[in-house]
Amino acid sequence: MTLFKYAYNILLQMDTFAKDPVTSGNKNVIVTENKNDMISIIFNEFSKIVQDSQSLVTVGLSGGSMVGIMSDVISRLDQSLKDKLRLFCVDERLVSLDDEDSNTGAYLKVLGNEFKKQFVIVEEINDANKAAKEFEENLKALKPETTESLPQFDVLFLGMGPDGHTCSLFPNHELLNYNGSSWILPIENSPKPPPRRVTVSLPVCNAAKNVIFIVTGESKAEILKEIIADKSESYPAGLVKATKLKWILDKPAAKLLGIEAAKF
Ligand SMILES: O=C1O[C@H](COP(=O)(O)O)[C@@H](O)[C@H](O)[C@H]1O
Repeated sequence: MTLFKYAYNILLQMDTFAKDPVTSGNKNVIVTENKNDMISIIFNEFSKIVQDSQSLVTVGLSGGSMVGIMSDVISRLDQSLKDKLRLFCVDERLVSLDDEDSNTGAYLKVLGNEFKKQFVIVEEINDANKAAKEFEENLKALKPETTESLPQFDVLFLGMGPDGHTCSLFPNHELLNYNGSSWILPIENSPKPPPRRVTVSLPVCNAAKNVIFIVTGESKAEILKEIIADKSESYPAGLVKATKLKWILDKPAAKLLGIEAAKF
């Protein structure tokens, strides 16, 4: 890349980071032209949530393809905003932190170990019931606001798998019927490996103050259309009904929705 093009790209980034995008149609479904636009839109949404909070901000993060995107967003925040974050993975695979399947481990690899004190880490990896209890106690120690004994986390950034799963809530799995007051549920038979995991419950997703789905890739386009356009409730991601719910999508994921990409 020439020096001129490099400088031009930096200026372009500074420009998009300062503005809100112009979107067409449904304001809760934002299609992004490219990765830079996606990062800047998430950054703007996230900064507002963190700035508006007078206290610590509880942030749940999906793993998988979201790690690269959200690590980039988090690392761009001012230090004063970063310091307010209390982070946790909305679902965790029960493997050691240095295993390549660990969601938390994947974030720490990109963000650096200085973030370790801000992450809720699940140490138990052999017993899913014990791990769920440990995770829940650690989350309770953050003292999020609650409603009917469920936490109102400030924001959950959720991914969606090509089968429509979100967190470790898989299609047709019994955990989808859970309607109790436990925040974290164990799962021993995840259809996607590794099988032993812990996950926030569907009621916890729905009690969050903000839920922002971030979905990328053409393999998710058909199910996204069913969830967003046809309002299908056949997939776990389509069962999340938080009051403030947004979808931030790349163009391949949104290709069947007929929504124009946001412009700056
Ligand atoms: O197993 C998981 O998969 C989903 C989706 O991952 P993606 O790579 O298709 O985006 C992820 O949201 C979840 O946190 C993770 O544990």
